[in-house]
Amino acid sequence: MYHFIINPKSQSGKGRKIWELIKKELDNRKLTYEYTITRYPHHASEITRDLCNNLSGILKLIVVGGDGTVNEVINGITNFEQVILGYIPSGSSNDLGRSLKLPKDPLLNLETILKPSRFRYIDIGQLKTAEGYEGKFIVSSGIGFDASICEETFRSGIKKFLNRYGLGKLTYIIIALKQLLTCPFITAEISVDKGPATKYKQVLMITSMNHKYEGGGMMIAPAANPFDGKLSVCLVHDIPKLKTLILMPTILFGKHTRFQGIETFNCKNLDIKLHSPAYLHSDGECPGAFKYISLDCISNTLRIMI
Ligand SMILES: Nc1ncnc2c1ncn2[C@@H]1O[C@H](COP(=O)(O)OP(=O)(O)OP(=O)(O)O)[C@@H](O)[C@H]1O
Repeated sequence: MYHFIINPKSQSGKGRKIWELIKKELDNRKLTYEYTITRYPHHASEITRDLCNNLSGILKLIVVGGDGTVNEVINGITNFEQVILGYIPSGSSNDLGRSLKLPKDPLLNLETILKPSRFRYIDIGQLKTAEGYEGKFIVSSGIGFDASICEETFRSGIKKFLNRYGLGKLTYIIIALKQLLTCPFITAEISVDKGPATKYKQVLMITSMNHKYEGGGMMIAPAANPFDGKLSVCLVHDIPKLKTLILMPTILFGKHTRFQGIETFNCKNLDIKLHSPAYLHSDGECPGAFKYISLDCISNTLRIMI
């Protein structure tokens, strides 16, 4: 049995249109399925939790939404060994779909889900803060600059407005430029894989990537691999903001990593102590500002149909 979870509001209503297309196809083929349409933020987590708590066999869960909806779903899964995930991207960023090289055509994607060539286990990230926030992420979790962009995007409502005109990606560019000017540098002590902490005084961002892309196609971590049991960290520090602005286009192609002040490394665990709270994002959703953050890669956790 397939259960579809649909976020009708993803990409300002595109989710609903894609679902109508898929539903028609499922009905034409006389396939048996169930579905739930989300009605409010975090509803996808509640739906998933309810489904998991009433399971007798394997649940084939198909998400129609953006990265934020997948994030809610993985945070609702209580028994990973009984769930197989399918994903039909309908969001504005679609970084997960891009990284997994999923077909852009939803019907083609549905075809793969109905007849998957394989099931693969992928890694997911786990984050905990000393302030009490806990969550899982599938694409990335960042602290500082990228999280401030997410926070402002969510608060301003500009994404919703621009999505209406098919200009969702422009949102990130406009807000990124503003945040680059206004977002403060952070002082951070970072310990990798439980090793000794290193202090950095002028940190712009610390981003832990499970997949290569975030922010709608920015190749933050060209070396990220969701099957290797590791997070790929991009640490940007001690770079003048003007230089960062000049370097920004190189992120599109993952060429930023060759410049001084941009460190990338892979690890299983990252412990971060900040001298003042900074915004954190988890798959583009911003739960708040924190000072003590711990990130882990949980390897081979989620079975997906690709
Ligand atoms: N019925 C609903 N009404 C309003 N908001 C909803 C509803 N269902 C889900 N949401 C919220 O919509 C937000 C955005 O969803 P999602 O991330 O899937 O789409 P997106 O932002 O267009 O895509 P992406 O994350 O790929 O940029 C999520 O924070 C989710 O909580």
